[in-house]
Amino acid sequence: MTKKQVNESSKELGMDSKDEKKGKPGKLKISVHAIRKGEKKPANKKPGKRRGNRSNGGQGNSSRRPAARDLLKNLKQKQRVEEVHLNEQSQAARKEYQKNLNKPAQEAPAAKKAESEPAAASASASSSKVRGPKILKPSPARMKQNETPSENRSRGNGERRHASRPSKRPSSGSQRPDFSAAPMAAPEPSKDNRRRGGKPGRKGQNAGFQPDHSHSDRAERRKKKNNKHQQSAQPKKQPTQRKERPLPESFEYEVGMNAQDLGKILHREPAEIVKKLFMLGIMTNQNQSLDKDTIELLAADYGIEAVEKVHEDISDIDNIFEQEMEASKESKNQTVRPPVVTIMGHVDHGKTTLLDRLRHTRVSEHEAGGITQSIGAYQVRINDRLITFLDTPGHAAFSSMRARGAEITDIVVLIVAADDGVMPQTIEAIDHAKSAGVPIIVAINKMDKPGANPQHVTEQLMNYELIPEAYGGSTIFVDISAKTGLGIDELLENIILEADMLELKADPKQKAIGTVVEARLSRGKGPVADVLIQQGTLRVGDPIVVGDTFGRVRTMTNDKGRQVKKATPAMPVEITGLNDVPESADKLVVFEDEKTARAVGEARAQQALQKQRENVQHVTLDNLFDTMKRESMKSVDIVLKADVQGSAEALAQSFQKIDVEGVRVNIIHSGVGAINESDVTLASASNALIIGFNVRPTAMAKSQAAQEGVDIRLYSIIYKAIDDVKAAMQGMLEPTYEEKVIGNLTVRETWKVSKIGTIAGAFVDNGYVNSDAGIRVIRDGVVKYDGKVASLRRFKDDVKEVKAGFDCGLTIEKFNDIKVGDQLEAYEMQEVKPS
Ligand SMILES: Nc1nc2c(ncn2[C@@H]2O[C@H](COP(=O)(O)OP(=O)(O)OP(=O)(O)O)[C@@H](O)[C@H]2O)c(=O)[nH]1
Repeated sequence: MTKKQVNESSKELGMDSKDEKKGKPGKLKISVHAIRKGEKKPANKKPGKRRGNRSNGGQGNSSRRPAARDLLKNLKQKQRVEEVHLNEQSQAARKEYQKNLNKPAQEAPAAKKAESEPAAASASASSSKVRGPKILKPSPARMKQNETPSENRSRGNGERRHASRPSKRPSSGSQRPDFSAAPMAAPEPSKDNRRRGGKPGRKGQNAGFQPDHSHSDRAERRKKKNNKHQQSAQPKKQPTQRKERPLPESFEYEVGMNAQDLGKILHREPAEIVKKLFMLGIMTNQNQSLDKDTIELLAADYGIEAVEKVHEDISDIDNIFEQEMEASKESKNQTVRPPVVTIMGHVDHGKTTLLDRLRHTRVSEHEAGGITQSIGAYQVRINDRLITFLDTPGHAAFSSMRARGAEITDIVVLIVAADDGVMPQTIEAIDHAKSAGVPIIVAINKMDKPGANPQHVTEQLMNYELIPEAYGGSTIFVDISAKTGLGIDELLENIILEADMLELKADPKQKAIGTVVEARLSRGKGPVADVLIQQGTLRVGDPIVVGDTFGRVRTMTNDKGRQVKKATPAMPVEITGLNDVPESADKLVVFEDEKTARAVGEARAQQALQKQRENVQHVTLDNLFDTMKRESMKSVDIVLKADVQGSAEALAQSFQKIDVEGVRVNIIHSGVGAINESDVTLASASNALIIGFNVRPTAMAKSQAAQEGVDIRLYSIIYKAIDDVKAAMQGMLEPTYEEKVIGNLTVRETWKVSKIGTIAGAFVDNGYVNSDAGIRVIRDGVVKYDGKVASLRRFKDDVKEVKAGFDCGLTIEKFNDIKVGDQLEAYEMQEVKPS
């Protein structure tokens, strides 16, 4: 504060400058405070400069303020007039707009900004953004944020700044260009103002009220601010608009989300969510995790749909397989692929002969030097088209693949011997193909035979809705001889025809997927899988997961025994490089990298093991009878281990003599020595019991058996083992009990009580005694009595149990001849497995 200011202020407060000069600090203090209070910090750190701008010929504050107020008042009156005018205009425009919704609101007395904005601002947007100062709800938070000291002042002066006052908006050359870009509340879009809103005083205060600024100066600064605002107005409006965003029609949630998370998704304040839940009877806070029901209840209350987020499980390769299958349907890279054919029919009707003929004639002839090898499937070429035949004939293979979710067959060739006609398995084959929805081509075989009667076969098949085209149906019938080769080409051509009708296509460019046709463990190659590629192209080196196994394609061999680098759709290949042998019908999926493939494969193997443990309830002697009944067992499988060969043989013979209602014992393995892990694995895989005679399981075998639920029974008496198994098969196996001494007591006192008998006051020396225990009275080393505890007390209370180191009072059922010094032995009968 300058000396001059102090003087001025002192005058204002009636102080003499002399006082100041005299250096009366108390008075000076008061006056400074008063000045500050009165001026609202008129003095800055560089008051000279400021004052130079503000003051008018060195006038004091007291004389400046009324002039500033007048100026402000005038300005505000002007504003109000403008506001009223503009309000009318905007009302008119709104009406106009309502009339013609399709026209952009050009007629509106638009502010420059509105005009410059693309009329694209959609109808609603234009009404809300351009002339919509009213759309923003005046929430306390926003009001606070928007408040500037100047607003405070105006309110303090009894003026109400109305949110909808349009006067602030227009920029039509008004003296208040700064408000034009911020229709609702001038300070809102300005970064500076927002900051000031939070910190009154300092800059904010000065900026909010600077009565002595020259008009042009202020206009200049606000113009600048306005320009600045115009550049950044839109993005900065975003936070305030959040509350106005409508609820989504549906939303995805995860269980465990809290009100804050949901608030973000639903464009609502977390507090509102908490309140809503409260109204629904759920007490929660913003951070508390919500369960599925609560979230769905909330969604229902809002009238919107809640969809739980599905987490994709990459170990679910069946799902990946399906996704790839679906993806191929949409793919533009689809190309025609060879059909996959299964040959089905009754026994001896010629399936194998046909497959052999196709393989040898078609493969060996056309693929020079090709050595056909059995890889579960092979391809045959006809007229430059390929057909893939699955090498496993019969509906059992077809259906077992299907049962395991592998539907790889496109066409079934139903083979019927012309000299035999429709037989039971022919009908079964028809049913299997039909239930799979696979088209059938009928091949009437053995046409070379003298007794061949294709007409009869056709008539029979017509009873099963297989009507040849000649009779108005759509089933292809071909007369063949698998033996002579008659009609084979015609059959192949018809398969191609059928395939064309089916429009079989695949995308060779997508990620490869396939199905295992057969798998085995090869001595030289390790695990080997014959795979039929269904989509994409499998390449050597690809990281793969096959069923519960994983690896990297090390080698690929085609049906001609040649090493290939890649396999395209419908091509069967033998692959090596897996860590284990998969099962037929297992799916093959290619992964991005070996690490992921390994992780997925291991996870799947773990899951499979777990599932196996959960599902497979191994047969035990205890559940044998029930299992036999439930599963209609024809035999009880036993793994037998004994100390010597002789015992093993004797036991085996005795076991094999057991016959309970036609069910017999089947010794699947017998041997000498301890029960080892291999015995447990065998028993586990075959759902067998293990009987050990004078032998024990190894520690590893014991824990494996416990893990896999394999029942190991140990005996040292042959007939006991035989009896147990027999009894178990008859459902009569009684649980065996063993006595276990639980405590020893010494009688220290006795009381004779009429109606009760003799009460023994005894001390528990070790263990414990309980009210259900058996009790033995031992006198001079001789058991005098063996009975049960009748009552057990401590002091006057009946108790369940008394432990070592305590006295108790007990009576013995039907025995009163208890004497001081008697030893009491408490025991229990515990169920034990025979050992
Ligand atoms: N004459 C003649 N005999 C045939 C023809 N096709 C197969 N056979 C004979 O019929 C018998 C059975 O043939 P397979 O090919 O083994 O029949 P399948 O249907 O595979 O029989 P299963 O494997 O037992 O289901 C064999 O002796 C064949 O030689 C044929 O077209 N003509």
